[in-house]
Amino acid sequence: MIRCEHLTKRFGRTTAVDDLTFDVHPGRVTGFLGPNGAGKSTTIRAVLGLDTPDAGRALVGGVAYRDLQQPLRHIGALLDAGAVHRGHTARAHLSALAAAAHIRRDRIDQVLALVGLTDVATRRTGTLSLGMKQRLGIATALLGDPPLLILDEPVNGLDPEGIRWIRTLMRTLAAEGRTVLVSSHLMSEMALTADHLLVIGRGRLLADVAMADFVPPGTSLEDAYLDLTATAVDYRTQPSQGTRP
Ligand SMILES: Nc1ncnc2c1ncn2[C@@H]1O[C@H](COP(=O)(O)OP(=O)(O)OP(=O)(O)O)[C@@H](O)[C@H]1O
Repeated sequence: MIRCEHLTKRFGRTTAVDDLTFDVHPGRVTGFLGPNGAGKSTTIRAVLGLDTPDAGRALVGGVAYRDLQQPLRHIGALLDAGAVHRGHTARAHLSALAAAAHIRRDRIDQVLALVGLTDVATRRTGTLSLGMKQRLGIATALLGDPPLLILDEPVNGLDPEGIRWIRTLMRTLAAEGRTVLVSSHLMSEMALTADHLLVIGRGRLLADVAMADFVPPGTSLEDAYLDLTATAVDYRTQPSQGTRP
């Protein structure tokens, strides 16, 4: 389980995450939603020990991330798929991480096959397409076979086959009893993937609800989400008037 208790993070005068308390339970896909700037990435970074909270705490399986002995075996994360050494091959990237975490080398071939990258494993990551890098990021998250997974915009750059594949993968991982937290702005995709939703706005929790309870029959997730977050954004776009003067 992933737990945030009164998590608060400020950047100067901006309160990015404001007294946020929630649990992410195993055995289901939990969608993490919120408008741009709502605090999703900051929350995820706090869970992963990349940002230090100003108040409250984030726990991974009951302990703070920094206290995990072998983090990759406890929690896998896809944050920025582009954050890999461009000169390393996909296999070398995974090998370095596996060696550091004392993960068996045969796991590298397993995760490469799982994400469909076996045939490009010897290519330098700088030559991989956005979707291939995304798949490599997912392979990295799965390397330690962790019970907890956080995927930030996992369908970014994936083609239709890839989108269906990641959807099925997330549902399979949850069915295996893992905890899966996924952030996305793609409501149609989230509606197909998530069992449960956490919605935040301006750093605060707006909803912690089962998908079935959030979206009444005959309505859409997009409608329910936009209704809920309408007053929780710091910006407004104008209806399009066209571009001609
Ligand atoms: N390192 C930082 N320094 C200053 N402000 C930051 C920093 N990181 C985030 N913020 C601010 O904190 C708030 C929350 O940002 P965050 O990236 O967590 O939102 P988000 O929900 O992930 O947004 P998006 O959907 O656009 O990715 C924003 O106002 C953002 O500008």
